[in-house]
Amino acid sequence: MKRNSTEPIQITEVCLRDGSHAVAHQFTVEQVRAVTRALDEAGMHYIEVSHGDGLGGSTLQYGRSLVDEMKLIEAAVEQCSQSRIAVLLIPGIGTVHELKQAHSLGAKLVRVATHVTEADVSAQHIHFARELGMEALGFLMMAHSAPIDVLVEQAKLMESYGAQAVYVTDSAGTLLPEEVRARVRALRSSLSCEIGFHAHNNLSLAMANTLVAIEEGATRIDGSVRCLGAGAGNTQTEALIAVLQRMDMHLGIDLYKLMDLAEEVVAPIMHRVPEINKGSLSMGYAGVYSSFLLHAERAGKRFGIDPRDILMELGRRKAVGGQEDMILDVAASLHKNQ
Ligand SMILES: C[C@H](O)CC(=O)C(=O)O
Ligand SMILES: [Mn+2]
Repeated sequence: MKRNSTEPIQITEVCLRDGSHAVAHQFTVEQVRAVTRALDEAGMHYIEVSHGDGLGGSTLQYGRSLVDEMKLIEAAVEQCSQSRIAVLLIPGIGTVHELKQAHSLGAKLVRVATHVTEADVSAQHIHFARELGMEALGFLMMAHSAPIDVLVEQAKLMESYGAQAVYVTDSAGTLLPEEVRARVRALRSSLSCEIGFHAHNNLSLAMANTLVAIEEGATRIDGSVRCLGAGAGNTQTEALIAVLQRMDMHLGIDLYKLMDLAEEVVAPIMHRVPEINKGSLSMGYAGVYSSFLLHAERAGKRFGIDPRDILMELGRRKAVGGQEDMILDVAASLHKNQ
């Protein structure tokens, strides 16, 4: 592959954060320890640990965590001799208070995540992280839902606040390869900082889209071991490492160790296998935030509605992250109109 960047590729493993959605935020300290230890031994660059909705996400609205995420972050940091621990923060859900605490426990990087049109709310958190000496990256969620010129304008804002990379985040797993290409290319030509890419596999395009993003110059790449992420999961990390090695890109991550971790450590802790099924496929098709899946299934059960109808309606209403309460509203109104 001819890459449009000479910067090294850095992988962020997200199974302990995005995968938190898939286990209804029920990770235990022992599970986080075991996964982090194995990832560190494999040479993973960054390991993200937080509630699925980022720091401070443990609420009735988003789902209560079994264990306080600060305990999980602390446990993960203790296991690392080479990997760096990252956290996710959505301004308004998490605050600088939680960020300071995560930093004091040893988190080295924060991804400040906003809806693709709301980058302005990230200024305070990016500035604060940089003052703490953390790496601070911007994460533009639901990147399919804004025109490319808006994505570029919003990414430039994050860069102006001090973000060292900005991600195209395909939260709904709905982008097609050429749509990823156009987005990463536009950011590459307008920004000086690194570009990242985060995929969801709802349309079975996570790997293809990730390769296109890398080709266009994205250097911060996300994956989840065994696809442990929201919806149908993310780009499968161990498969990505194998594919990149086949392309002669060697990132210093041990493939055998990742394979062992996937089968022996991650598979046994999965409550359900993230797969392309009617729920996740509907999200990819309708452009719905992947973390809505379990909420829509629960609402469907409660109101006797097919979760696909709820997801399609959420897509029509262009629901964004943070509007989890709308899932119940939609289910209730579909029930009423039955
Ligand atoms: C809070 C979301 O789960 C962040 C993310 O991983 C995405 O938008 O995708
Ligand atoms: Mn995600």
